[in-house]
Amino acid sequence: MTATKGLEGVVAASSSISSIVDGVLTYRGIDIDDLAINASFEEVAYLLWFGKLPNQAELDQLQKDLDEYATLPEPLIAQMKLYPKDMNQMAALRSAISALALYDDLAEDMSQEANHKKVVKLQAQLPAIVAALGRIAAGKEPVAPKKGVSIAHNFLYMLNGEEPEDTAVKALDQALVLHADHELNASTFAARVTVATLSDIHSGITSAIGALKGPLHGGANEAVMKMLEEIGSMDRLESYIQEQLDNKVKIMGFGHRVYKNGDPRAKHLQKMSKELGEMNNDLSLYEMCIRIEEIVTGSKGLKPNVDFYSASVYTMLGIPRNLFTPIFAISRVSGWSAHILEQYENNRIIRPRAEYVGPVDQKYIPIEQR
Ligand SMILES: CC(=O)SCCNC(=O)CCNC(=O)[C@H](O)C(C)(C)COP(=O)(O)OP(=O)(O)OC[C@H]1O[C@@H](n2cnc3c(N)ncnc32)[C@H](O)[C@@H]1OP(=O)(O)O
Ligand SMILES: O=C([O-])CC(=O)C(=O)O
Repeated sequence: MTATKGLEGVVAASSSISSIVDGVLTYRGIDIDDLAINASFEEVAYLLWFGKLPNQAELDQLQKDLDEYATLPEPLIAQMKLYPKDMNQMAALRSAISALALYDDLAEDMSQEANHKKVVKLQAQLPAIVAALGRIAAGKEPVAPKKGVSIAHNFLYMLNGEEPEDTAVKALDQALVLHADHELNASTFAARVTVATLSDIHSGITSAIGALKGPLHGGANEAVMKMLEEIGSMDRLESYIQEQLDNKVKIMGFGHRVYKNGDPRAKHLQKMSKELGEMNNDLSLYEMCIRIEEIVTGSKGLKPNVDFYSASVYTMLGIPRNLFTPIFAISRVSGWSAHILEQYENNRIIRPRAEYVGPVDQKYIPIEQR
């Protein structure tokens, strides 16, 4: 038995949700380029969960359900207010989603009907939790969700306590579409491993949030922004990046386990970054990103991934840096839950083997002889 480090190239599940074969990302067979331009995030979530685009009546019903479920349980809000003010927001989100199960009557109901309902509930509740965490950390009261608006609209409304600009809603909606699912990435795998023990959906999503938090995965978008802030201006950029490369420090937002010729989502986020910069009359962040890409791709051949340009996009939307990865989770919860439902439908516990490389033939040594 020989281990494959990082399970590279190992096919660990069959799935009909999304594909990245040959560098082309599709959700249920539809190209991400098509969806990014034409679909709303709600349509994409429905597509991921139920395997087809919703008709108008189905989309209207989904909107009604999201409206109904977005209000958070009061004890959860009270609990979130007790979290330390300078907490890591992904740690806070992980705790809040775990706690949410305590207030859900269906949490332990494993029927298909209950599971479908919980999926939609979590999709409605997660943006409300992230917005509330953002406001609480800023010393403000959470804002109750609005009815009849998209998830992107509602999130910006709940975060800022005022009606968002249409352009901001459109940009966030597209970002949510782009992040919704990605085959067997680390957080999705974590979700599937958890629920394959026949544990509940909240446990699966909590595991996934823990995996997404790391800087080699979703946490990279926050790390990209931290890097841009450290660089500060164009005149320091070249020496900063070169020093990192010379010291073999990874440049956040670059590289990918599967895409070697570029991430198909990055171009959409790059375009969005430019358009928002033009609208704000400030292209400085966009231009810094372009220059970093030139240097990193030029010297290492590494291409930007989904996390690179999203950092500047969220900053230009006025979102604080520590909410970038939680926003990734607002989108990816759609994919995680689609994978959880798929896992339940054809379940077998996920239990691989390890190659043992430790000592052998050891004897127990009594404590006084150690
Ligand atoms: C949503 C997402 O999860 S997208 C990914 C977000 N993560 C990041 O942006 C973090 C930065 N990138 C990385 O750490 C990696 O490219 C990953 C985690 C995405 C993929 O990791 P792996 O497939 O395991 O590649 P691995 O880390 O082994 O890298 C292979 C080689 O490329 C180098 N490399 C990979 N990414 C980078 C990078 N961002 N900057 C500099 N060098 C890099 C490695 O140092 C390694 O070099 P070596 O062979 O000389 O040792
Ligand atoms: O697929 C991966 O390994 C990481 C990724 O891009 C994602 O989760 O969107």
